[in-house]
Amino acid sequence: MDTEGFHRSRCHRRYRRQLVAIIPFTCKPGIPRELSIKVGGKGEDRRLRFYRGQRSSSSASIATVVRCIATGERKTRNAELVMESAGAEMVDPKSTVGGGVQDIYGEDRATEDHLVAPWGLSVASGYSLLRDPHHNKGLAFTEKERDAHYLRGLLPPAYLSQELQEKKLMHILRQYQVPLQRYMAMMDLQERNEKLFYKLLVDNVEELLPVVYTPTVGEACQKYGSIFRRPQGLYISLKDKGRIHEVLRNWPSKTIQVIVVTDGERILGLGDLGCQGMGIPVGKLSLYTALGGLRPSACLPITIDVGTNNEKLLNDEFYIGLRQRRATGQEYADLMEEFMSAVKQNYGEKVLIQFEDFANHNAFHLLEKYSKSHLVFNDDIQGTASVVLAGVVAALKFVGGNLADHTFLFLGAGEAGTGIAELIALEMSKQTNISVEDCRERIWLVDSKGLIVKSRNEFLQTFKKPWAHEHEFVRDLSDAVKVIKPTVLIGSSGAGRTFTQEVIEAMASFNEKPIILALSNPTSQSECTAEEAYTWSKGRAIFASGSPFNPVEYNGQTFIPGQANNAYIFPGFGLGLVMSGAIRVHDDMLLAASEALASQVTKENFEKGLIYPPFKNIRKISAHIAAKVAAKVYDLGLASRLPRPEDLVKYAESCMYSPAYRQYR
Ligand SMILES: NC(=O)C1=CN([C@@H]2O[C@H](COP(=O)(O)OP(=O)(O)OC[C@H]3O[C@@H](n4cnc5c(N)ncnc54)[C@H](OP(=O)(O)O)[C@@H]3O)[C@@H](O)[C@H]2O)C=CC1
Ligand SMILES: CC(=O)C(=O)O
Ligand SMILES: [Mg+2]
Repeated sequence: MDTEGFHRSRCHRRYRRQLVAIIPFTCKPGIPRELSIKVGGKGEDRRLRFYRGQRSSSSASIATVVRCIATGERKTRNAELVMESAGAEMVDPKSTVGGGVQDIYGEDRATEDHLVAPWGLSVASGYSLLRDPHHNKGLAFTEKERDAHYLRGLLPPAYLSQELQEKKLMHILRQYQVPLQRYMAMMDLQERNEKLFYKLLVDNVEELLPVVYTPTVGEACQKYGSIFRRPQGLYISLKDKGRIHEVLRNWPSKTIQVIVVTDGERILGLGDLGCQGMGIPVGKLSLYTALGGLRPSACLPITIDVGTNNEKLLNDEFYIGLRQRRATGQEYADLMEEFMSAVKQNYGEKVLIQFEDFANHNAFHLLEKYSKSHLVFNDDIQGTASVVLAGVVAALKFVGGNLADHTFLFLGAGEAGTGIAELIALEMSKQTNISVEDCRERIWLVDSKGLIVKSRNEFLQTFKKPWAHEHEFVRDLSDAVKVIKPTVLIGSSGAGRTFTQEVIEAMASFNEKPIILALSNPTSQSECTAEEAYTWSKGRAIFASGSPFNPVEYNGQTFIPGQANNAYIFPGFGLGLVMSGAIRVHDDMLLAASEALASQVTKENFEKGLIYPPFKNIRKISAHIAAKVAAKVYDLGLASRLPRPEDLVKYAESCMYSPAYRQYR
């Protein structure tokens, strides 16, 4: 094929794409790599300059260069190629150095202290396609695709549809007895074949949610250093101060819609896991795609590493993060400020930044500060509030009474506890026209020191002060339960087994149907188990927990415990923001999401003991949540995507990513 023919061919288009992908690895930022090419017999010398992450204007010539590099040719009928720049020379294709394998990277001939360029020159021969997780289909490539994409011989002859691949993988996963093995198998799949990973997750959501999310993700984060294989997500550490913008540019996808970011200081109820908290943004974003339908390439998991105060990790030889104690004060604030500005600069106003598992001494402040300038959402404060309010409202539909007729007691007065309390007070105020301040009087919180009361005011953190009521101080939860007599008891302490038999029996002694929510994650930190809640309340508790529990048999009746987890809310909530082009988050959007979720709970669900709809319908639920949230965004004048679609549910569904394989040309 001559050069012209090559330019017109499909191969040219593929080679060109491939080179654009290669450039980021081969050029230093701002430093061009030059390739000279002599085209045709006229000896016309054309120099191509490639900058990091940029396309050359002369794509036609790129195609020729790439073909030559790929085939090892220095000369073709129409082109003579000269590569300039250290570490990127052409090699003799007949060279036997490096075990007889052609070493176009120059690595095999370099001594150990000789710097080599990390070339990744594998022109779309088909081999790279099989190793590209976004496009790989494994044995589901058709005969036609195998021909068109140079896959002949690289795959065994059999064809396996995506459905059959799914069946096979589910069978393998079910054979692993250890949850962490399932987690690792799922992460490997995500790295190998993204569409199949999401197909499994979407079709088997109830079975696989506990694998990629709580509780197993908690164990994965604790052992992240040991199980670490290929990096996922983007790591930004104190070492990157002054160049976070540049670090963000290293991420391959440029069209980001949602970022989930953590600094690893409060990973579930497991405390400070430093850089190993990365499992959380990775897991949350996989739910954004599977449950909310956001494209995987639009999702960016980030861990900000400012050190860790976890001694065990600091002394762990496999720890993957900075080996220093946490930066605080101005140093921390400066890094976060640089990060937030760089995100806006790189991805614009409308990228959603979800703060996840920050410790409360940073979380409230970051949310307050950046909600004025960015599209930010704190899942632990706001998402949890929305999901718990939905569960309570759904329960009250069947138990009776309005929010204002009930008394709430929380164990745990941090992000989750005060976030939920505030949203309940807001909704109660809207329902009754009573001021939010007065509504707060019906809500009580206990922290690690005891009941939050006025006499403690001087020493309380700011976010606890609104909950300091006039009352005598009570030290223990069980005593607080006995004097406050709550109808709803909510655990948000991160402290496992704190809802003792005495506490639950007390709840059951003055409530026909005590509502008991043990929100803390993972399972080891749950305030009580489902079995304890049902048994100690003699089958009368309405129970839900943050991490899943199996159904419980009590007195010949089967109770199915629901999962009160923000995973019900954030994927649909995020989709609603993205599809309307929201520029700010508003509390009314959280209320809208909550209402949408509560409206999905049926009498049939409730009769089984559920105050949330089953997760297996989550995509439909998310579409409803997204539609309600987007409607609120439009109503509040905070939408930038106009005109407003007529049917928002349909529109939300049409925006959702499908994990089905595509046919390739
Ligand atoms: N199900 C879900 O969707 C969600 C669940 N969670 C879970 O909730 C838990 C708490 O998260 P978050 O609010 O962000 O954490 P925070 O650290 O912000 O708050 C924890 C609160 O619990 C209190 N506390 C800790 N130990 C005890 C104890 N033994 N007795 C009484 N109170 C105690 C703390 O008291 P003090 O202030 O005195 O230190 C603090 O008020 C975590 O396990 C997390 O996994 C969080 C978000 C969503
Ligand atoms: C679910 C969640 O966000 C948490 O436990 O932190
Ligand atoms: Mg969280």
